[in-house]
Amino acid sequence: MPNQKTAVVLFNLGGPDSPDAVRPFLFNLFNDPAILRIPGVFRTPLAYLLARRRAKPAGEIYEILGGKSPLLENTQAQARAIEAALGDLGEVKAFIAMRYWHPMSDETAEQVRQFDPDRIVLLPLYPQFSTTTTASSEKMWFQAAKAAGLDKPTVTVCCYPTEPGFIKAAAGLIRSGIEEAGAHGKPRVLFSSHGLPKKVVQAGDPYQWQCERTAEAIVRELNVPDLDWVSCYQSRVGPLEWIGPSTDAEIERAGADGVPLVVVPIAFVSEHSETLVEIEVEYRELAHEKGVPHFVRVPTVGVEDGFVQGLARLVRQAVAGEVKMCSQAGGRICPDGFQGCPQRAGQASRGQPAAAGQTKRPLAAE
Ligand SMILES: C=CC1=C(C)c2cc3[nH]c(cc4nc(cc5[nH]c(cc1n2)c(C)c5CCC(=O)O)C(CCC(=O)O)=C4C)c(C)c3C=C
Ligand SMILES: [Fe+2]
Ligand SMILES: [Fe+2]
Repeated sequence: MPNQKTAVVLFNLGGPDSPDAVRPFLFNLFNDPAILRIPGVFRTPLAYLLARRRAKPAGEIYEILGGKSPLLENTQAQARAIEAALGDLGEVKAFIAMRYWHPMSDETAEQVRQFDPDRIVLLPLYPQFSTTTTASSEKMWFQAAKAAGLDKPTVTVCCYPTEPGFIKAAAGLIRSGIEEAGAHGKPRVLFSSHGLPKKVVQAGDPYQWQCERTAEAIVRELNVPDLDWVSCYQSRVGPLEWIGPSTDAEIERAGADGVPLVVVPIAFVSEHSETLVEIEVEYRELAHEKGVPHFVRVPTVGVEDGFVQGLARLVRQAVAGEVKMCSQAGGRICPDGFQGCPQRAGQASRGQPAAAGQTKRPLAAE
């Protein structure tokens, strides 16, 4: 099929591109029914109020980054790397559809229509599936594609929490962090993912379960005897109870235990406010305050060759129909029929997420 034209659409969250964009970006985020799960008549005014309240602290975060999020530039670099890795597929163009800031699905669907591909692969830059991220982006994409009159065979990669290229790339980056921290004592590795409200997971979202599979797969790949590690969750916002343990509680515990820390973001695949400010600035400061002897932030996989080759493999499998469909109706594919996929979310995640403090479990055979 090398003479076919393939559009790969990368899903990501988006981030403000100027100080003035912070509030409307936050409004779009809080007005997403996948994020704020209340009827639209209440959600929209509440989203307005929440965006107004959050604009100041969020603006201060983006100020540290020069007034904007670097997420788009980093996602563009990934798009170019994926195109380069898929030269064997014929004409391939990678597009970006952000959920909460530009370029959003409607703009991207119009660009894809002009490209006139034979097929479209929707590829989330979220290794772990969540109703708040991948499903929300997918829903928005299909609405926008319909409005743009874009009607081409389309398949979505649902998730890839243990994709070998992703896992090897992450492990490679972590090894030097462990070595650096090891000069200051026996290090503890914190696999830190973006958190979710507990009720989202209780409703069947497989995200937490998949984050834990990612952490376990990296630990297995690292193969460090007696490695001290924990899976934990950052970025809590709002009054609801979120899944735990929280990354800040784990930093405090490391201070009390006097162990150096290696903090690894596993649900983000490029740098942005959550890694460059929350981990690098805020958690580093907290670690210092709490007496953690040394703090290492491991970078995200970004355009690491192993990760990009892994994404390219997922696209090849998707176009070749070589992967099991996890949802025939949605046309969504699940690499290797991954157990935590949304189709099986009810069985896979309910009852399975670890309670706080119990996230380090024996490695389960998959
Ligand atoms: C794995 C990825 C993400 C999940 C799951 C997720 C859920 C989620 N997020 C919020 C609220 C906010 N998130 C914000 C920033 C942000 N979130 C993600 C990823 C996930 N979010 C990323 C990559 C970013 C950074 C964007 C950038 O800087 O470019 C923000 C804005 C920043 C801030 O005010 O702290 C909010 C708010 C909720 C409520 C939620 C699940 C319900
Ligand atoms: Fe978020
Ligand atoms: Fe799946």
